[in-house]
Amino acid sequence: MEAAPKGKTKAKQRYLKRKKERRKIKKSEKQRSSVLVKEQNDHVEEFEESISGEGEEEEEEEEEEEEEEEKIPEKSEKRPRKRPRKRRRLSIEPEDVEMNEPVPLPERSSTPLAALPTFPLPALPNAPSKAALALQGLDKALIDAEIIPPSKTLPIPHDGDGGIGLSDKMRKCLTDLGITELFAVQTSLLPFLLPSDPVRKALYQPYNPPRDVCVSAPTGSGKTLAYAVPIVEILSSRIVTRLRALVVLPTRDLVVQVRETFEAISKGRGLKIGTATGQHSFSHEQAQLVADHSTSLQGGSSKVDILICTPGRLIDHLKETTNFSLQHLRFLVVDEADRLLAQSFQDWLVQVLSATRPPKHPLKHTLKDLWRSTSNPHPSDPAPLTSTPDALAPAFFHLLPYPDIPSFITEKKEPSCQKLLFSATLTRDPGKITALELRNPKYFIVQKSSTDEEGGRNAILDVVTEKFTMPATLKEHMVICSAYEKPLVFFHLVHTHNTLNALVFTKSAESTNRLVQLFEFFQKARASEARDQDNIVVQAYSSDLHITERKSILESFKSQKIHILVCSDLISRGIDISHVSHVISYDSPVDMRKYVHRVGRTARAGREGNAWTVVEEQEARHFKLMMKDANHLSEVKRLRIGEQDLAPLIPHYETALSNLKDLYARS
Ligand SMILES: Nc1ncnc2c1ncn2[C@@H]1O[C@H](COP(=O)(O)OP(=O)(O)OP(=O)(O)O)[C@@H](O)[C@H]1O
Repeated sequence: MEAAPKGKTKAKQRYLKRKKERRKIKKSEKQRSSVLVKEQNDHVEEFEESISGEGEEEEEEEEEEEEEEEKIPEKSEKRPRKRPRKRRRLSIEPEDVEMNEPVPLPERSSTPLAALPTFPLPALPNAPSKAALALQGLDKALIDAEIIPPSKTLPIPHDGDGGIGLSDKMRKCLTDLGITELFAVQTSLLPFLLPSDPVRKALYQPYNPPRDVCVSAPTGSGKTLAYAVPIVEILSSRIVTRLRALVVLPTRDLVVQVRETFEAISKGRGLKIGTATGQHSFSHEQAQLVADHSTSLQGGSSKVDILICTPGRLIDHLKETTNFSLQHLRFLVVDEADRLLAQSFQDWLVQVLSATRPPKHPLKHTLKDLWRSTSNPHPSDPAPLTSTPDALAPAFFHLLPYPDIPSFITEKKEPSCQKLLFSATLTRDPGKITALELRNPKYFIVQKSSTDEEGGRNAILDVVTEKFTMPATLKEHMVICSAYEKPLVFFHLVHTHNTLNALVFTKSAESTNRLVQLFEFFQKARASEARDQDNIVVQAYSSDLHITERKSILESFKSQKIHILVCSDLISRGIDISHVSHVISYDSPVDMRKYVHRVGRTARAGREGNAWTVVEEQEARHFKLMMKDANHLSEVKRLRIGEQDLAPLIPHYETALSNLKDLYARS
């Protein structure tokens, strides 16, 4: 044992030893922290040292005190009691500084010591933006939408798929059609629908079915190819013909047009394309669609791989055509989705969706049933084994007449049908979207907006609030005039602005015929005086005409034998005639959706186009308000046509008007 230093008790020694250790630890900690905050703490350290120096002195003094205190009991009581010295305050107060040697006060560092915890001052969080607030409560899928800028294009590579998933055959087909680059909507849709993983391209995906898709993209932006190309690419791997793609469209004219697109891009693929519109007799269509009508087949029978149809005729076939089955569908396309979803015709959507799903409670078979049905069949027995099990889609396997023993057959499988919805004016009605029973839907929105998060939110908000995007190459004007001046304004626009290749929209088939007749009388009256005759051909196009007549009129308009086509909203949607340079809304559209689709017949695929809307004075307020609500009023410039411009046309107009009256009086 170490000898105790003279004059100190053991307790005192222990105390001093611990004190030394504490000092050592303190010093080493100080050194460590001083490396980190050396610069900041220069002054502070000085200060601390000065303090700690004093502290040491103090400690020594304290030690002496303690020593003395310990000695007290040993010494005589007579000795006068020393007054304990006052403890020095550790904190420095102004008097201390004055009284003692001047100690420089440490400069306050603006940054807090690193070693000390910092507590942020309470602050109000930033208020969420208007767009963020408006998106609250919206469908998550819509909020997660992919926003595609309209200017985004992608060249189609000469070799390889270039990450787009296009086969050599498809690339050749597109090049032959003059398509060298993909438009914005196609740049995102194609890689999504044609993933590089072959499993994701399979015709059946019963355990991991594909996600459904909703697309909102402006008119003329190439939505048809955005779905037609992936359908053709994926179905080309099929061996047996089954109905695997169903495209539903609102009008017969669109069915004809979309069929042409499919035929153009599926050359050499062996895919069979059919249509059902009611243009031909029902039995004729049945013969075109189904191969075997005689026996009822569990998996159906189909002569076509792709069927393009209107909803009415589709329902007729679902109800009445034997072996017409939708169980093998890989794609269900609803083009012009908002218009079709607004049609409740025979509950077409409910019926179509239910035809793609297997029945929930199939007939269960037991081994006993099976034995009986094969050895001694009874009419009430489940279908015998000899029916055509090979034709069933995987999701329908549990309908097979096998015993109900857990196996691959009875395992739950999903239908592989992928729903694809398209429109330039996609519906915001959540009820209608819910009715589609979408599976983990992915939204694609082609919209002009900034690429940051706020821009994306605004783009989604525009879809929700029906602020539709127009083609960038479209110029829009409105002409406000009296009801009497309307035909004059129309004649003026045609003659003064050299308006050929124009589509003119009226409110009804009757207005269409009337305007065409008036224009013809006007032209006759004018021709009788004018030396240079402008041979402008105007034609009415309405639902009154037979489909074959309509088809031939459209052909003549496409080949520019007809210069002006006057129609109702029958062809305001979807119709693609590339050379239409002007759209005149002779009767102003009643809602924004109609306006978007009408004006969208021009300025397609990046071409220039003009849209003029003739607005009667009493309708002007409504029209402007409609534009304002859609955030679009500033885009529609006012075109002023003065009385002096119309005056020369009045005599011929009066003649035409009286001729028209006579005609109506006679009929
Ligand atoms: N990548 C492309 N390159 C060149 N032209 C294209 C391309 N994609 C599509 N087109 C052409 O653009 C035109 C418009 O395409 P489409 O009819 O598919 O437009 P849309 O978006 O469906 O319009 P709407 O909403 O009016 O129906 C068509 O003539 C089509 O052939």
